[in-house]
Amino acid sequence: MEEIVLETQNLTVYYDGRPAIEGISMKIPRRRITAIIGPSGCGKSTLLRCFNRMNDLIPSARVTGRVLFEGLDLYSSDVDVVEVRRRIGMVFQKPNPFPKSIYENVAFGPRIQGIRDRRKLDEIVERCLRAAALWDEVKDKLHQNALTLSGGQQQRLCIARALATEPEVLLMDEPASALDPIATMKIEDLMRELAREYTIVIVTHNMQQAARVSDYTAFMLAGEDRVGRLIEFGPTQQIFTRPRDRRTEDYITGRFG
Ligand SMILES: Nc1ncnc2c1ncn2[C@@H]1O[C@H](COP(=O)(O)OP(=O)(O)OP(=O)(O)O)[C@@H](O)[C@H]1O
Repeated sequence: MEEIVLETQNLTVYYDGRPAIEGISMKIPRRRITAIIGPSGCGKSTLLRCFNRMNDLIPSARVTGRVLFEGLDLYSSDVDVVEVRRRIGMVFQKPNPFPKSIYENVAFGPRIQGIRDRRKLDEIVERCLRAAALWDEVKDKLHQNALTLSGGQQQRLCIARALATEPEVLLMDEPASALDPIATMKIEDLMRELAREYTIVIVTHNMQQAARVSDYTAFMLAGEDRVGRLIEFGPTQQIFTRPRDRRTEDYITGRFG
């Protein structure tokens, strides 16, 4: 049996009072990669954003049901949202490094946490850049502006930045969709490496990518009412070879979406 880190129970998210996703109940196992797939608009990003309360930043969004993180209800009123986002980091579709040096991008979170000691910061920066498989490429230019890096390097820097606050979970929303195939392959290799230590939840449009990197797959679909629902969740191998639901099969065989 897998150890569960995150769990949604009957989760519904509304924008302006209209449900975008409804009744989602699923469990995310620790140190595994879980992929969320489904056609455009079915609510993949909306679901992902619930896992670290990013929907709080959207004024029209309202959430009902529960999201449990190690048994703690993330939406209960006494939860420290800053701490939640430290423990559950996020990487976005478009690499978004700060217009600062490579070093400062990674040191940013630890500095905010109050770490000032230069040696300690040096150590964190090196450890995170190594973990993000970027160290060898940047070790001689740590004080160069991060925006001078290639797109793929910028994305790995964003992953290093996310790792610097010592999260347990990494949420990735289409992390490779703006990258070329080689940079994409590097990110996928990196994800497999990171899954030894971290729990990863990835939203992807790319079914081959989900099949290649993930251990578990969640398939979502919006019905005629345009409300997204979880159709099937299971081990990736099973979802891609023996889906239980006809709609999953239609999607993965390319009959729609
Ligand atoms: N900030 C918002 N305000 C209002 N509606 C929104 C907002 N964000 C998303 N939606 C709506 O919620 C639904 C789900 O959107 P979401 O972006 O979560 O889907 P998705 O599956 O991630 O799509 P894509 O694959 O195209 O990124 C869509 O109908 C979308 O228009």
